[in-house]
Amino acid sequence: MSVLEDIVAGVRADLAEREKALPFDELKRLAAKAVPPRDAASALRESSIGVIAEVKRRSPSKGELATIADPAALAKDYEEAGARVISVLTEQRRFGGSLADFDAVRAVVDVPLLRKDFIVSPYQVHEARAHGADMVLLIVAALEQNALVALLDRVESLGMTALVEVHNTEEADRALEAGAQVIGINARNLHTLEVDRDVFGRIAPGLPFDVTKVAESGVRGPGDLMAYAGHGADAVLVGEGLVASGDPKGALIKLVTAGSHPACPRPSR
Ligand SMILES: O=P(O)(O)OC[C@@H](O)[C@@H](O)c1c[nH]c2ccccc12
Repeated sequence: MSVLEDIVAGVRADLAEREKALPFDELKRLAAKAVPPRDAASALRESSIGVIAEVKRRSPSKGELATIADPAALAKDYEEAGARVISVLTEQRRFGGSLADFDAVRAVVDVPLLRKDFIVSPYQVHEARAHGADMVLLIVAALEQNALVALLDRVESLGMTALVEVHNTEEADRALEAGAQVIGINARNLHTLEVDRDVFGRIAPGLPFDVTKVAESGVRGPGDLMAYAGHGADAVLVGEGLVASGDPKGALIKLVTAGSHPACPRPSR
């Protein structure tokens, strides 16, 4: 079993428990009553490169990244430092995240929020909405094409934005075929966990110019952000480089400053 398959199996088992505790129909009613979604797609499509800052406790590749005693305080720092969107990991077993972390963050920030998880069922999409999510991650490698199409439609029908994650050109073609407007190119291969920062430069130039392009993973500092900007990124998604820095707010300010510096390449739209 690859790492991805193993994670998805755990996610499905945890999901079955939640489905027992709260029936889908009730969850749908809660989602319909939630505060309307913020426009995450527009937040990522400004004239300078944006940063999606991630609340990330652990990762399967590195183990414990940081002790985040107060995810809300971290998110507040991210917002003050200029994050365009904040990503909150909710996968429990391998990333140490939770919907409780998500709720804590939602309660204190106004920027759009991304629910970062392994979404395989419509239940999780309505669940994200019920918790106030504005954006949801859909990982192409974890989904059959018909499931990807159905989940993307579901995300959009609830007024949220899907961040559709790919790692190679075949997956990028599937994302486009499904109608993805915002594509995340993950430098990390979720089957092997290896990071290859050149993946973005290989895939992004082949995407339509009006698709929003997010470079995910492996951003260590302004140099990596500038390199991704040079290859046409609209935004970068950063976790470890912030949480493990010892000064997440300071590290994010450096990235945001670099992204809006006149020398930094701008998104072409
Ligand atoms: O911590 P990093 O290397 O900055 O990576 C952040 C983000 O890209 C990574 O957490 C991620 C990208 N795709 C995912 C899918 C599931 C879980 C996590 C991820």
